[in-house]
Amino acid sequence: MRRGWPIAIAAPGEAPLVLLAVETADPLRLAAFAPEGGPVLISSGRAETLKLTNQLAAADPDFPVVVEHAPWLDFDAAVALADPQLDLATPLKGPFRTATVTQPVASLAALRLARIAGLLPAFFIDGVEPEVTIAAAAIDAYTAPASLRIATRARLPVDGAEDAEIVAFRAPDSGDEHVALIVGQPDGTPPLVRLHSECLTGDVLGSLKCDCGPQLHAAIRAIAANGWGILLYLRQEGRGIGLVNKLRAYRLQDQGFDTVDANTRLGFAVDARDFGVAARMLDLIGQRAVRLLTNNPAKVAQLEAAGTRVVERVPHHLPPNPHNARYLATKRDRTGHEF
Ligand SMILES: Nc1nc2c(ncn2[C@@H]2O[C@H](COP(=O)(O)OP(=O)(O)OP(=O)(O)O)[C@@H](O)[C@H]2O)c(=O)[nH]1
Ligand SMILES: [Zn+2]
Repeated sequence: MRRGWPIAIAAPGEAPLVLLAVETADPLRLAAFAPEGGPVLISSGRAETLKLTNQLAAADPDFPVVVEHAPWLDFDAAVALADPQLDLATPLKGPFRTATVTQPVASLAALRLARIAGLLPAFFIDGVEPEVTIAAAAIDAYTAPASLRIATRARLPVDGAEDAEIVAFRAPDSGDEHVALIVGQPDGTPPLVRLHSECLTGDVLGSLKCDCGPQLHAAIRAIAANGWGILLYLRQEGRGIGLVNKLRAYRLQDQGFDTVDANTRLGFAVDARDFGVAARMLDLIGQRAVRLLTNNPAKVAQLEAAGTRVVERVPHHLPPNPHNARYLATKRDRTGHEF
């Protein structure tokens, strides 16, 4: 999909869903895929912005929506349909009409695959049968693979914790290379654990738009002060939508939308992370019970659901700055964070 090649997704009881990602297509690829053009699959979040949800039978916010082919739905119109960043600049054509989603399982898997690939969730569908077919079940199994293994481990003294070891994880069916930093030595007590989701802008560039950088460094210091514990650095950039899509969300935030609405308008869940992978990593390190540094009850619930006992939630709140005050207030008011 990232190379602009068509793929098919197969689900039991459904005809294979043939797809070409709008973001990596171009007029020539579209002409080869569907010479007459074709329908476009988008997320219901995007459909809502386009005022298409009143045409839908089910008002399920995560449900995929098929926009029927129309004479004006050419490549450029499909790009405008897919990308909310263009909404201000491109007065949308239309009216668009929705069509029945005939392959619901594969369509849902397609939207997940776009998220995993870091692409906008929008596809031309019903083109010529491609060479590559993927099972919908394989897409669902991607984020917390049972096949995750420890790949290697080494000593890694870090600022704030000189006695530390880094453990790297890999799975044959996932490209994400998660790591754990084990600080200090196990002493028989449940480790103080922080699940940190990758944030290039905050962790590396010192962005003031979020609280990730200060949370990362404070977590290492808190774990060192506790005597021992584990920082899991999870490769879930942008709450699971990838760096480019997060920066698209930032661009929408520049237009006034908050962190929740920006994700939804792009066609993603507000939080697309799966913390099952964290439970699997802790299991591989030999820890089944933890004290968790977080303000996010969803992290506690997902770890527990995946089999890690959370014996205590330890708040992990840092002072706001003028740039992230609204972001933190949105976390408190709209995503259930406890401050
Ligand atoms: N999509 C999106 N992701 C963001 C935005 N701001 C920060 N992030 C991502 O959010 C994640 C940070 O979440 P965490 O600090 O791990 O977790 P949390 O859900 O805030 O919960 P805590 O444990 O209480 O900190 C990182 O992956 C960031 O890249 C945003 O505006 N949009
Ligand atoms: Zn951040």
